[in-house]
Amino acid sequence: MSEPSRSQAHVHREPSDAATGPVGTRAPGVRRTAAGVSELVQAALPLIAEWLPTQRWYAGKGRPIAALTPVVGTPLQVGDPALLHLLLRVEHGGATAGPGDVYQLLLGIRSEQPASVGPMAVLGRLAGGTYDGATLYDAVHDPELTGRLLEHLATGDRFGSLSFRRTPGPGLPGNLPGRASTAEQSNSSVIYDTAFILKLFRRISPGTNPDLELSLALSRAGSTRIPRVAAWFECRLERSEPATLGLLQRYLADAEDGWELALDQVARLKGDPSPGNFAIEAHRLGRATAEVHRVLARTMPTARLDRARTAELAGAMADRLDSAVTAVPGLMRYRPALRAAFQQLTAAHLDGLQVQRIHGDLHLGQAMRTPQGWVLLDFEGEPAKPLAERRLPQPALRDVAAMLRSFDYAAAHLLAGAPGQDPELAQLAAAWAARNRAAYCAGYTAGGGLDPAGTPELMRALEIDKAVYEVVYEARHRPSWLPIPLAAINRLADTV
Ligand SMILES: Nc1ncnc2c1ncn2[C@@H]1O[C@H](COP(=O)(O)OP(=O)(O)O)[C@@H](O)[C@H]1O
Ligand SMILES: O=P(O)(O)O[C@H]1O[C@H](CO)[C@@H](O[C@H]2O[C@H](CO)[C@@H](O)[C@H](O)[C@H]2O)[C@H](O)[C@H]1O
Repeated sequence: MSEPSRSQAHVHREPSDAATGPVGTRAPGVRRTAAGVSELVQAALPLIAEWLPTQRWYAGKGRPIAALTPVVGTPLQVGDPALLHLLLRVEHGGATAGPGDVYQLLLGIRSEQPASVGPMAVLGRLAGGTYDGATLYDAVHDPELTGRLLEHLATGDRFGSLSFRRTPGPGLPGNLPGRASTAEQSNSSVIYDTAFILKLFRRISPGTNPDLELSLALSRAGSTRIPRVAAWFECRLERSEPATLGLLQRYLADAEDGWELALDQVARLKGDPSPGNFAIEAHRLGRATAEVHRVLARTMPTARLDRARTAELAGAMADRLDSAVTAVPGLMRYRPALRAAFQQLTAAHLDGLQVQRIHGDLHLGQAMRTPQGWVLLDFEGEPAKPLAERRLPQPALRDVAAMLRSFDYAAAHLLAGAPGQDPELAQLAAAWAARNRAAYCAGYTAGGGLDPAGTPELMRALEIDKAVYEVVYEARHRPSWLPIPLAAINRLADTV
């Protein structure tokens, strides 16, 4: 490979141990600092501090940044453009701030800003030193640089603590340009032609990300209900087990997103109140969910509920409710009823019920309808939960309850902007949700899953728990959607 041309915008490539070692000076015990990388990172930090809070995937919104500490910086391309992979710890002030969060950044540095990089992806111009005047930007939007990442995945490269890994099977083309996905998401994805999609996890925790862990388990079991895993990359973070940084999967080019399909059906209710055929799809989706659950139960650890575990399950729900009440005080009035619903779990004869690994954040946007049937995506679990919690075995019906919430969301979307103003439409929307929720549950049972109707207290508690999560999620990310889960809470509280 020819040496890239150098310019004022380059990143120095140092001998490998130095270039890919930890950078910065704040962490104790750091190895030798790579001067070139360190200089670049120091110049970039003020721009990163301004830009981070504007990103959808940034979890620290509303909390001032107390410190930004580079953890590992790895130059993946030198010259102009340069590509710097950076893991960065963000700390917040205050007594309860904790150790902070580590984020993954893929930074491009060029003397000229590329046309594909829009204003939201530009961090600014670097000032001073070797990089003076160069544009610093989110390289996810630069096809040349994301193409570079695919090359590393294809060759299974290693750069210091960064390892690129391939699954056995057909080789990967290393030369496809990547375009940034425009999907609304918690991480960032790059689509390579119509062949692959690379998800770059943004908030990084030590350990295997459940998305990789479960997708690999399902792939290895031969399941066609997920896009085949082609490669991933990871980093050993502060001497703990490797943290998953990115996941490359087959791109489902001929698939339709379940959320879009559902919205399309719901929108038609306005002009044509006939039922439509989404219930058939909902039934098939229920079957697909059951199939995935069966494989996960067969290939990954399971356990059984007993009194103590059930009490723990109910207690965790009550704790999540209490934190949610603090974040969204509007929930306070429902607290007694919701707590009572969780309490009733302990008397619900759940002993012996199997718990297992599950999807953890299932909704219509995570289901793609392909010509071969429904395929499920994104087994990461709820991004706000700590990784260890997301990996705990759960009642499989948790996923069912989450999907039921999604039908409710799709129906409520129809009423957005006109709440309570058109009772006829509200009735149609409610009937649509009820029909599809029932079809999904029937499909789930027909596919070998547990009948949700058999454990009504558990289903109600799981649905409440999800709606509570959604209240916090919407308050944080999409405040205008907050009425959707709040209406569900209101309705569910009335049934206790
Ligand atoms: N393999 C795939 N094929 C086609 N589209 C995909 C694929 N994986 C993800 N997508 C699209 O990208 C969106 C976001 O993906 P997801 O894995 O849910 O990311 P995140 O965890 O960041 O929210 C999905 O809703 C879907 O529209
Ligand atoms: O897909 P993500 O992993 O990013 O999940 C998060 O965002 C979802 C929204 O994009 C959010 O889902 C909620 O909104 C959906 C409609 O946009 C709805 O279908 C879901 O039922 C509802 O929970 C999800 O909760 C959040 O974790």
